[in-house]
Amino acid sequence: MGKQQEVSLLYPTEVIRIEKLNKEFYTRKEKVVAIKDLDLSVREGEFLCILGPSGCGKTTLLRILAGLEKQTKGKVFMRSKNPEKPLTSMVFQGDSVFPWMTVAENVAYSLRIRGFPSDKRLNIVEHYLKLMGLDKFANAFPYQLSGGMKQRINVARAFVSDPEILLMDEPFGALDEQNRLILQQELLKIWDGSGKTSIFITHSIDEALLLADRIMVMTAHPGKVKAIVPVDIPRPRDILSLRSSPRFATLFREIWQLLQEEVLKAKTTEFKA
Ligand SMILES: Nc1ncnc2c1ncn2[C@@H]1O[C@H](COP(=O)(O)OP(=O)(O)OP(=O)(O)O)[C@@H](O)[C@H]1O
Repeated sequence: MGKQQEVSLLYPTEVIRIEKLNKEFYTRKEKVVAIKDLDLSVREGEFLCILGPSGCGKTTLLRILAGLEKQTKGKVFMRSKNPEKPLTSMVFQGDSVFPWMTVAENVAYSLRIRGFPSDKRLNIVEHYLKLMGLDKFANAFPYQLSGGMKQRINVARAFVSDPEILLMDEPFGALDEQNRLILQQELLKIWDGSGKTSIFITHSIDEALLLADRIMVMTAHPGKVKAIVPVDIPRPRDILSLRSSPRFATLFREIWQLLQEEVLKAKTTEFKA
């Protein structure tokens, strides 16, 4: 069956379907089963957060979706509605800005390589610089900025490239708590307006509950889906009202129970190894 026909098997509201995904790595010493028989369906426009113990395959899953890694077995269907747009764009955990470019040049990069005319480029870049609070730093170089500001550049860059699916691998993981809270709020603001399908890896239950429509909890290594928890807390959300909501407390407890079992399992495996 041709790939096109297979993609047409997706439900109209589905943009990603993963069936029995397996990923194995071979090192000189051993075979590492990173992902085992993972099934997942992602709806158009939804914000899915992935939580799971360290080493359970979260990054590997995102890299497969981004086309940076190939699965060993299983199927990944992704629907592209607009061939003129990139299908995915990934925000990495660490600092991935170009140090030799100014903030504005970094943000404009994907538009430049896609041949956008400079006046159009300028308008788009200005819009996102403003949304991410970077407009006063447009001509600064990354070395002049804090870690939080650099992560703002990464987020702005991903939105500017206007992918159909946004993949974010712990983008705020290295930030201090205050900067993290501010950036989560900024991300929500920019995402709310875009309605982009987004997949976001985090280690923070708070962060997942603030951002997600659904949270996928993964099992300890090898990674599978342990549970998918819908976050039925109305939007727009902000951290203050969220934390005082009784639903937040119930969901936090439910997710922590799921996660705790897997974190403890992961520790036992580490100990045996
Ligand atoms: N290129 C590789 N070669 C060999 N093993 C790998 C490779 N990439 C990942 N792995 C292994 O695959 C498993 C899953 O790794 P992955 O980075 O996807 O986990 P993760 O859930 O993202 O971890 P963390 O939360 O610590 O970032 C781990 O056991 C890891 O050591």
